[in-house]
Amino acid sequence: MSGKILVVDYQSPSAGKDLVQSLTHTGFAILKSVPVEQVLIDEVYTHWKAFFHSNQKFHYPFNPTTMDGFASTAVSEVAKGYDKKDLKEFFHYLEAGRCPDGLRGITSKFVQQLNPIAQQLLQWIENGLPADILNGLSEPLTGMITGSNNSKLRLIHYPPLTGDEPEGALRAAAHEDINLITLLPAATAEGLQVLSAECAWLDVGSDPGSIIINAGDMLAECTNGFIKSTTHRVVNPVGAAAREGRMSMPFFVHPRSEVRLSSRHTAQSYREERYNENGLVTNKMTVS
Ligand SMILES: O=C(O)CCC(=O)C(=O)O
Ligand SMILES: [Fe+2]
Repeated sequence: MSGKILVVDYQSPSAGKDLVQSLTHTGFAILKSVPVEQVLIDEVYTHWKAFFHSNQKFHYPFNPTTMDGFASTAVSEVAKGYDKKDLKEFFHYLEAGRCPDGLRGITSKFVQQLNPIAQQLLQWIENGLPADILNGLSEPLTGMITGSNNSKLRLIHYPPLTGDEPEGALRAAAHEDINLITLLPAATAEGLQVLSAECAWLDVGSDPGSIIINAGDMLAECTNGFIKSTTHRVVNPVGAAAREGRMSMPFFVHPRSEVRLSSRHTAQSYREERYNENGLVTNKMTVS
């Protein structure tokens, strides 16, 4: 256990059952022994860190239609219900989207290692659904992402704090993810917290090699709330740690656009509603 969040061994015969138990209790799980090369993770971090420290990033302004590219700290997200922008800059990598030439090879290789893991996790989740919820799905969860070109790897850089941050602004304000599930390889520093059922913020560790899994709103929507999406945030470091940047790279697993999630929503209508709320589409995308 890490706090109250279960550590699930991906190679264990009970991994599927353990994952569903953890997701239904906390909305989060920490996976270990996942078949992703640690050297590749390290390499992706190193190369993208250099990108965020170069002016090259300004050549890829965020495109609110395709949702790819670089969003600076000036245009970053405002979490639902907040009025302060998150203290972060990020790049959305989609397999069919823009990417600096020198980064495409390793980033695509990484995404290709994450995709089959996402398939396996969705299969395990599906195996753990009660019959009435399973029968209510418009198609199997694994099928929902087959052929999808909507999944995104979000490379995030949280710059060191300067002390001039607006009062109350956080690295990432409390939010739920929009997509089906998120695979979050260990970040380069602490700071991630999840809101427990008892409304307490629990630290989620960032042991290298582990991948944090959380359920998103689309999974809650299509399982009629059987699996809940979980509120999480990234808090600001204090003391010496405040002078260090932090990097993370959540992989947001999205269905094909036409997939029906519920009687109310397709994946596309759901996404449009939520993106309009978080300011990514409505912000004027001027990059400072
Ligand atoms: O940086 C992190 O650890 C989490 C980021 C996150 O939750 C998000 O971008 O949705
Ligand atoms: Fe998130």
